[in-house]
Amino acid sequence: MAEQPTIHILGAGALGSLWAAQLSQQNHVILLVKPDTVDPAQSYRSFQFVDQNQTSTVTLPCEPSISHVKEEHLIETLLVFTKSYDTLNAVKQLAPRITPLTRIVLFQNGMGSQQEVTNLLPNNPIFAASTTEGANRPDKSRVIYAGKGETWLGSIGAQQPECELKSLSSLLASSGLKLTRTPDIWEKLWLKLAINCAINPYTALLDCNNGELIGQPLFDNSITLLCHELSQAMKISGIEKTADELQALVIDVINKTANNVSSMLQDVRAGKQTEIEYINGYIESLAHTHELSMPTNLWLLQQVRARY
Ligand SMILES: NC(=O)C1=CN([C@@H]2O[C@H](COP(=O)(O)OP(=O)(O)OC[C@H]3O[C@@H](n4cnc5c(N)ncnc54)[C@H](OP(=O)(O)O)[C@@H]3O)[C@@H](O)[C@H]2O)C=CC1
Ligand SMILES: CC(C)(CO)C(=O)C(=O)O
Repeated sequence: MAEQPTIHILGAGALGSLWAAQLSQQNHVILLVKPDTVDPAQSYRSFQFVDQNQTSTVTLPCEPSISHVKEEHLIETLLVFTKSYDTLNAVKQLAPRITPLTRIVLFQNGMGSQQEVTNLLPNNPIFAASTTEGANRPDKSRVIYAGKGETWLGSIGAQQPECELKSLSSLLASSGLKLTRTPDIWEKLWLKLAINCAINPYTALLDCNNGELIGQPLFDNSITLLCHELSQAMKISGIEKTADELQALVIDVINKTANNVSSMLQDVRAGKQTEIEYINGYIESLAHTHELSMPTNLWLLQQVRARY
């Protein structure tokens, strides 16, 4: 029988555990977890995986996510599910186990962490994924697969032959999760970024579900201005979307996710750090670099920074 491929998962939180549970049905999956959470006497980790139809117990081998050991224990495929602000450091800590052939897939929302990792490892095959899958982790022992979605995968690192992306996508598709290859993953990441810029900070400031934004004066009076700024930021990055197109997209996502508590509001409610610096913060840094003024985005960024 052919040997199963080994996949290392860095960041066994909500989304990482969902992919780990799904991929482990056909692959050898190893969780890389913070060293202070690894029990030397217990190199396995279990969690309850609650999917739409059933609850199962998933038990997977785990290793500390920091390494000083070269040569042995090299990583072939690394899927990264840390929050955007933790990603660069988490990948750096694994450096001794990463070779120029290690392929790395980044699942972070927002923008900036992808560039940080490609700058760190300019010669590696690096890929980004943009996903609408939904998972949450109410406590350390339970992962809820909250909403089925779709994932797009594309190359962002050193130029790769098409067969590399094909082979990686068939490996990830063995999870059973819906996966589509795209030659233009940056555009997908940018559209998701624009949506997150135009929904997440408002929900955090107004403490409401996505669907409750429409009709609130703060949102209604500033969303058009914000979409103009986002359209300008996208243009600088080579992506043409008019402000009207962006606003229509934002309203459509709000309507389709009306009952959602946005990831930023979930973080605020849980007292966790938000990803604001990689969402509206990324737009502000782009505006700063190009000496442009994007006052609506800046105001949202400053308000979220000041309050949380
Ligand atoms: N959840 C979802 O449905 C979706 C999430 N995303 C994106 O995916 C990313 C992950 O989100 P999510 O899973 O919700 O976040 P979580 O906070 O649930 O998971 C992140 C995990 O990374 C771990 N971590 C941080 N640093 C390290 C490290 N150095 N070594 C090992 N583990 C580390 C954290 O550990 P600890 O808990 O100990 O801090 C945590 O378990 C985010 O960028 C998010 O925006 C995108 C779409 C959907
Ligand atoms: C699309 C949206 C806004 C859905 O809640 C999201 O991605 C998030 O909450 O981060």
